Amino acid sequence: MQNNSIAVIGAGKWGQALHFALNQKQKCYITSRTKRELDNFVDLETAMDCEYLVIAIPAQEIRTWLKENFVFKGQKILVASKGIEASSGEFLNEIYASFVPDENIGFISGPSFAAEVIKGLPCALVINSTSKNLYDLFQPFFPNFIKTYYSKDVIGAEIAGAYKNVLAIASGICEGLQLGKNAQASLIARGLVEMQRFGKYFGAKKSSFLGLSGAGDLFLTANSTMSRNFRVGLGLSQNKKLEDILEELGEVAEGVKTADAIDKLSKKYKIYTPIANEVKLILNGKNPKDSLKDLLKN
Ligand SMILES: NC(=O)C1=CN([C@@H]2O[C@H](COP(=O)(O)OP(=O)(O)OC[C@H]3O[C@@H](n4cnc5c(N)ncnc54)[C@H](OP(=O)(O)O)[C@@H]3O)[C@@H](O)[C@H]2O)C=CC1
Ligand SMILES: O=C(CO)COP(=O)(O)O
Repeated sequence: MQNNSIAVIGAGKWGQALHFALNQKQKCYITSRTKRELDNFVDLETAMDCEYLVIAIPAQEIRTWLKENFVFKGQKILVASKGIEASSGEFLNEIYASFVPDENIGFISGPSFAAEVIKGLPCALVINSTSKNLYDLFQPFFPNFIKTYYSKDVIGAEIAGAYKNVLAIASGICEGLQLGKNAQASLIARGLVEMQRFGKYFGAKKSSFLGLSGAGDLFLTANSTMSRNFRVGLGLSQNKKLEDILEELGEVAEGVKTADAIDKLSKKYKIYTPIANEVKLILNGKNPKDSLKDLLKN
């Protein structure tokens, strides 16, 4: 293993933005399934030999990707994905646990549109890991325009980052239906309560939902057309077909599959998640106006 070297795996929007950021202080490699003309682009084998890895591939692809490609050699890893596996309802930390020991892995959370990070605009992120040492090791790689915080609430950060994508879809629908700012603020506020309730069931801390990982990322994505998930919601409000919306998007909108995962988990464990459940129904063809009526009735 090449000591003190760092690589980003996945050269999508977020991978490229993280690569730009991490390349400021020292050379950072990047690799991806599709070869690209990027500075320091290397093959997967070279990247995998780095001591520090940042993995930015969609949540639904991670299990297969790990099985087919990953060899643990003691690397320290940051997971940049935000989603819950729909097929199993498993959280990413549970999937990674079969491949990497807890003390070698952390999860990035917080409000961070790739399009702004790649311009070097300021932002604040949380690195969530059971190991403070892992945070201390990764922190020096981050440039001055990214302020980092440490939290050990891995499950809280994961749920907040995944859930806000579903709520961003709901908010996009609300915007598209022109229901007004009062309705949208109510939806976002009730969404925050809902994701905290869901998180509590799995042992997440309330403070994660009130800080950058929860409210911070929710307020960002649920209020902006820069969010892919929000744009999915706008498309649904116009009665566009989901497959057409996703094709037009051309990038991942994690909320679509995460809505399935939340629906599955909330039914299994009897957790009250009305907004996520309606999003799942809309994604499956329910008329958004009927959903809103059902959500708003007393
Ligand atoms: N964009 C953003 O602002 C932010 C995104 N995130 C999260 O980061 C994750 C990635 O998002 P983002 O980069 O924006 O998405 P994109 O759709 O832009 O890119 C996805 C990346 O994943 C790779 N990929 C897709 N499927 C596979 C697979 N089966 N095996 C290997 N690689 C695969 C693609 O590789 P290739 O192109 O080489 O084929 C591509 O590099 C998501 O979970 C997202 O929620 C988190 C914070 C901010
Ligand atoms: O997670 C994000 C910003 O923090 C990006 O959100 P979208 O995937 O909805 O664009």
